Amino acid sequence: MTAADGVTPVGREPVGPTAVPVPPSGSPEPPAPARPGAERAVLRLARPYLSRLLGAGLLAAATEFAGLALMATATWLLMSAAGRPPLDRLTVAIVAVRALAVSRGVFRYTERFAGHDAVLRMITDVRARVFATLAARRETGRRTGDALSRLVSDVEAAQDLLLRVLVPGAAAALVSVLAVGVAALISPPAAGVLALGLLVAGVALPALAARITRRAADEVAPLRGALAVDAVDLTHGAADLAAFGATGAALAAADERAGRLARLERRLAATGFAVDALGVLVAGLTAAAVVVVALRAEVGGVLVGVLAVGSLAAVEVALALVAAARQRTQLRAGLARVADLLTEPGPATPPDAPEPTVDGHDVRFADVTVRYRAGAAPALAGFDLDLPAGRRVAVVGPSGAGKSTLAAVLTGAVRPDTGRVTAGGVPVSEIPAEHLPRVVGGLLAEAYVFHATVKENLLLGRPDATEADLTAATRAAGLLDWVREQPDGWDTVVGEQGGQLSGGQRQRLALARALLAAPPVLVLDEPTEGLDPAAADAVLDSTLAATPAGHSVLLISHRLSGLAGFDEIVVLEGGRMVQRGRHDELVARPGWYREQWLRQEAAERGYLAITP
Ligand SMILES: Nc1ncnc2c1ncn2[C@@H]1O[C@H](COP(=O)(O)OP(=O)(O)OP(=O)(O)O)[C@@H](O)[C@H]1O
Repeated sequence: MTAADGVTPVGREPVGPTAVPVPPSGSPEPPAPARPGAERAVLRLARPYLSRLLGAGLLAAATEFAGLALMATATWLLMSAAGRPPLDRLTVAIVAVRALAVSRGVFRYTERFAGHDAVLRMITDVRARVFATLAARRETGRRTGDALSRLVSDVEAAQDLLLRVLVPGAAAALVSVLAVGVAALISPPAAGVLALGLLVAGVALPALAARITRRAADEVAPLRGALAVDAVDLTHGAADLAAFGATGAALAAADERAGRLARLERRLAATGFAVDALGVLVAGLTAAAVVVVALRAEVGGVLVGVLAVGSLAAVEVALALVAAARQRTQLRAGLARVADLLTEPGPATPPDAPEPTVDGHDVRFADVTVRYRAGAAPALAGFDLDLPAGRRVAVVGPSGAGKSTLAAVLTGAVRPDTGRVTAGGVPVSEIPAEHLPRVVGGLLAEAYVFHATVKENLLLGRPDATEADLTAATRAAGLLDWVREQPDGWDTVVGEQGGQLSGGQRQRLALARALLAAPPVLVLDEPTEGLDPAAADAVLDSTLAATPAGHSVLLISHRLSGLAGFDEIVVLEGGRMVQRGRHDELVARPGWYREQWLRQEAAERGYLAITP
């Protein structure tokens, strides 16, 4: 098999000698280092399909062997025919050439079929496992978005390991051994020389190619990653760079990096092609040496020709191991990441465990501590709170106090390090992800608005919502007038990440979606962010009015206005609860709440409020 007709999964381009995996655009992280045992962890999932893979390997070997035998038989036929023997002496060879030519195609087709069948089945398992791990992870400490964006390319690394490394590699090794065996039947000394050539082509050159590719991956991949980040920064940050007069410097830095990358890639490509040229040289030298040794051993002329052509073909088959070695090295980082996910402890609740019975929707935080990084101060420390059904609690506090962390813990996005958060008596982490939104949900920090219509964005909250429901929710969120002003109304497309909306409109749309979902425990993380004080007060009032009686509300807010109607206000500072009570109690007491309230009133209303 030549490198050119190596197994290339459907729809993918063959990779050049020094190609390295490209980190996804915008990923600032360097490639993951190789991880011992990563291949084994991935291959363990291939076990159920072992017989199919073995079949694919044997068929690949049969394809290569048929090709080799075809070359050898055709050579014998041509050389023998030159002596004009009677036709019946050639009949078997003629039939064999035809049979080998046809069978090669049949073997190749069935090998591809069997290999892809096994690998696509295995990949389905890998994807399912990776998705399950990511879904169970739920915490935001490591950006799950990155993991997801890599999912496709990394999982393909598992596919390539089998289809582009193991199957062709095993076939090349098997055919090399067979070729030496057949050559030994003709001339043992010539077989010895062939074995030597095959060792150079199938062991030494692949090791060299792997070393070069590893260097390429180690040096080129971080540079490509940095360049991808440059591209994202230069496009997304173009306006800010221009505003600070920094465009030229940023372009120059990116240019310099691109130049360095180009020089490095040229050098590595040249070395890679040198290895390929070495492979051709080894094939030629092996064939020449086999001829010399066979002639010395007084092998007949026709058979010497067969040995020469057969040796060339056999070395070419062994050179497939160079491509396999390169491929294997390129897959290291992706395989390491997939293996990390595959070997992560499974979800706390096994998928077939009976669904816990959520009894009502009283929420309780008991001694909850969250630490994002080992050794760092906790974002939430020993936090206790009862939120019985129907109660309205506001959580306020300075920036970085842990307010959003509290919301994230309640919605299951962050798992507490210690302590428990229960809803309806069941720990939030044990409520299945698809059931949790029916208990707890709402508007979280930086809510995502999809590149879709207003209506489609809203229906995410409640797919069966009627037009009356949409109207009520958008009215409460203060977006209805805007929707009615749009020529396309509900069908107005909001752009990528809601880019065609103002910040305030985006927030109102996300709020309306949360109101439509109407979970019994509604979490609202800064629902009036980006609105002016008057609009913020009006939206908060209408939002609370639109929340059904009996539903609880946990409001996270940096504004203290509009909290007079809340059953309890909790002040967080440094992850700890420092004050709690109703608005009128808190403004009467010295402390953060009173100070902040007076300051906000003065700033928003334009006078200094001296009495509550
Ligand atoms: N994903 C994260 N990884 C690491 N640290 C985090 C993460 N999210 C929050 N933190 C840290 O946890 C602490 C609490 O953050 P949190 O977002 O909960 O505060 P907040 O009160 O909501 O702040 P703000 O009012 O500014 O939104 C901060 O010190 C913050 O730096």
